[in-house]
Amino acid sequence: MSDVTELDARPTYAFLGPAGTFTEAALLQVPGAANADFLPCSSVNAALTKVREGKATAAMVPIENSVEGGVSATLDAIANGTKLQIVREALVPITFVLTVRPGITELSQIRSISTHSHAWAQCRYWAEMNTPNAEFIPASSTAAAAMGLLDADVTYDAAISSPLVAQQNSLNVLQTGVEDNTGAVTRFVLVSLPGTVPPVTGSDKTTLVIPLPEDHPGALMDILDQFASRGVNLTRIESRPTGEGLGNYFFSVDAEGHIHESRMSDALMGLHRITPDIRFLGSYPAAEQLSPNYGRHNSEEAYREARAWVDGLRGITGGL
Ligand SMILES: O=C(O)C(=O)C[C@]1(C(=O)O)C=C[C@@H](O)C=C1
Repeated sequence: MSDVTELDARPTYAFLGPAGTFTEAALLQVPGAANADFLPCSSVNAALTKVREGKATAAMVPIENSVEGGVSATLDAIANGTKLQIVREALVPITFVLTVRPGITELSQIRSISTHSHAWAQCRYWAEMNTPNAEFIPASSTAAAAMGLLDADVTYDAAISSPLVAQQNSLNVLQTGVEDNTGAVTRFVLVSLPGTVPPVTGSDKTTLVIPLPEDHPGALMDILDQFASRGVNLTRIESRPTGEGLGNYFFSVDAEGHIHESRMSDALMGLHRITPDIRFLGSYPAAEQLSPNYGRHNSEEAYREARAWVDGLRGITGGL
């Protein structure tokens, strides 16, 4: 069930549905997706639950947007509960269109707009400038909002969605490119139950959940030093409340490198000594080519030589 790439002849992938979401676009990037069953779900959490219950091989979930930042629902759901593992990532360029129900022909007629809260956050200023009287109606996804316009009993005037869902369902597009920032990208991750870690490619990421230890002044500095002193670059770091009272936080971190590389495994050991409840969420190939610049002293060769040197000393002295 967990070895997404090898074991399942016909995998089942859970995702935020219905068809036409950006999450589905991310799933379509997975090799072999054409021979998989897609299981649409009403939320990120519902998709992850399908994996935890063994009803899906893996779930595709958004984790980070270049405008809005981390997707809290995903960060929290994978940090807690039954352990899960990220096996790959996918990047989807984001652009939005405004579709309208029959009878609406001008922006000034729009009194309500439905979409996913993350999409709304990316189009907020456009909406303020162009449809100042429009109320935001939250939807479970952009595609769900757009498809709602086909319903005879639709209660809102417009929806914000991907251009594809509008085109595939012949919806009335009143305005294209309604996003506040052009060139936005959302990063998605494919999550399964823990299994084999994908092999090292030299261009990998490792995702971690690092709880802040109590009664440890300078804990964040000590945590960051585990990465810095081994030349491990961080590509994302966010703090999230644990939900267990004010002042209790964990850090959600993406780092360049793979657990099978010595500088990363050494950093993980250092982190475990500081905060034993650390959660490893996987090492997987980066969607874009990374060229980690960690220095000769953090290379595999340097670690190998150093290990051999210490082993030699231990042999001579009878153990240090
Ligand atoms: O509603 C969708 O289409 C989704 O796939 C969800 C989602 C998100 O959660 O960020 C994905 C990408 C966009 O940034 C907006 C919405």
